[in-house]
Amino acid sequence: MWCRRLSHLQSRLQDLLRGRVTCWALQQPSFKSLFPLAIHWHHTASKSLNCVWQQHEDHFELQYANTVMRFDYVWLRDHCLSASCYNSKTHQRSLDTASVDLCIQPKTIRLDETTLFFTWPDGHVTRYDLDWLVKNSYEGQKQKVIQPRILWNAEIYQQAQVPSVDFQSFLETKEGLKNFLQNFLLYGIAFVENVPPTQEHTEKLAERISLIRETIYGRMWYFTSDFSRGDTAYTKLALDRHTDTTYFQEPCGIQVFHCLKHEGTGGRTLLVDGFYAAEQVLQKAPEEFELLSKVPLKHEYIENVGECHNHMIGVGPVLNIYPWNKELYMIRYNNYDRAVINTVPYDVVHRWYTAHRTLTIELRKPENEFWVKLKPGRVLFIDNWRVLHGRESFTGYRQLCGCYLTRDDVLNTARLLGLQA
Ligand SMILES: C[N+](C)(C)CCCC[C@H](N)C(=O)O
Ligand SMILES: O=C(O)CCC(=O)C(=O)O
Ligand SMILES: [Fe+2]
Repeated sequence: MWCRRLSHLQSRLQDLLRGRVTCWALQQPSFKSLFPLAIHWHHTASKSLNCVWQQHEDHFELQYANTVMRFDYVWLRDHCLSASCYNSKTHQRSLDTASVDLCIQPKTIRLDETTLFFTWPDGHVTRYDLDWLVKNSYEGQKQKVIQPRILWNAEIYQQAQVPSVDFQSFLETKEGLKNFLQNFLLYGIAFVENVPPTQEHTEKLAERISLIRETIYGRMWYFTSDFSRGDTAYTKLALDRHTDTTYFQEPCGIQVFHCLKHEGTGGRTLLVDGFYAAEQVLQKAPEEFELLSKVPLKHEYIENVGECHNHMIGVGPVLNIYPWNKELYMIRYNNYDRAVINTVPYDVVHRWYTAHRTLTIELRKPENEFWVKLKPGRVLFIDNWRVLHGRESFTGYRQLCGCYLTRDDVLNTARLLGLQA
């Protein structure tokens, strides 16, 4: 009965939105129509406020700014921004959520201008600005992109002519840093030029945008083809496209490379936008994309070379998406380090291999490969949650230094500069 009534109301609301029913509010005594109500905006003369709301038994329904939103009453009580519930100096909740009656319902609801007032059974009043509700509702968030990006193949990236940032301006100016971060966030790779070819200067760069993430490879690392560590990276062999540290529960967010020396041939760096490839899979085979985002896999690093003894295991799907808006935020792709698959039934595993093949085909398309020769003075930052890297085999002496960065701290710097991250 309740469900029927609700769906009836929903369809009426949809009719209303399409302009089919004009006097619905009059027919429903419990429904309050508040339009047309003129309000004044700062930048325009006037605009009519189209806001319709209804108090249901177990939730509050609001239609505003072309969005139909539903709010749970406990949620509405929990997010109260009044002085006794929320400390606006620390931006922290003071209210003890566990003290809220799970069956709470507002005694009264009223709208004044653009503020909704909820009066609770104990007399406490919670006020919400309509725009705040739109921005913070599930329905509002669902339509929002967390991280705007430009997906690229080699041609798109080269045609974009993304400017590199100069060492000096990166270190000394806010604009230099901001431009760099903006490009890095959009493309998942960015270069700094004219960096003195030393580990110390590379470290300075890294510290300008983030905290260095110390790992089993050290804080700043320095490597050459001496097999000092039990990994192919420490050889002259080619490395197919991959992301690093897939065997960590949280793979490193950013990788910094600075080639300090190369006397020999080959050794070019390969970069592939994993999100561009994943997007192709989503378009061509959505069910395969879904499988890659659901099947958890293990990656593993086992090392027993010299004094180095390590055994790392990380678990997670190849494609990691936010459940509410399906936005991709991390790709874990390293066929060298993928561990035995023993957590997936045989019929699923076969479909997973098919999906993995589809993704691999996209990742390997020559038009998606961006090749670059790293040179002393040119530092490359790679979003290791998005862009895969690899390298060509090489001859001669080659020395690379770099580090990993903590992702949270890069994003923190970006947000403080006013960027969406
Ligand atoms: C960058 N550095 C040389 C320090 C480490 C290389 C780690 C290589 C490893 N197979 C992985 O992909 O995670
Ligand atoms: O040698 C290179 O250019 C990169 C090797 C690599 O993949 C790594 O160190 O993570
Ligand atoms: Fe790598």
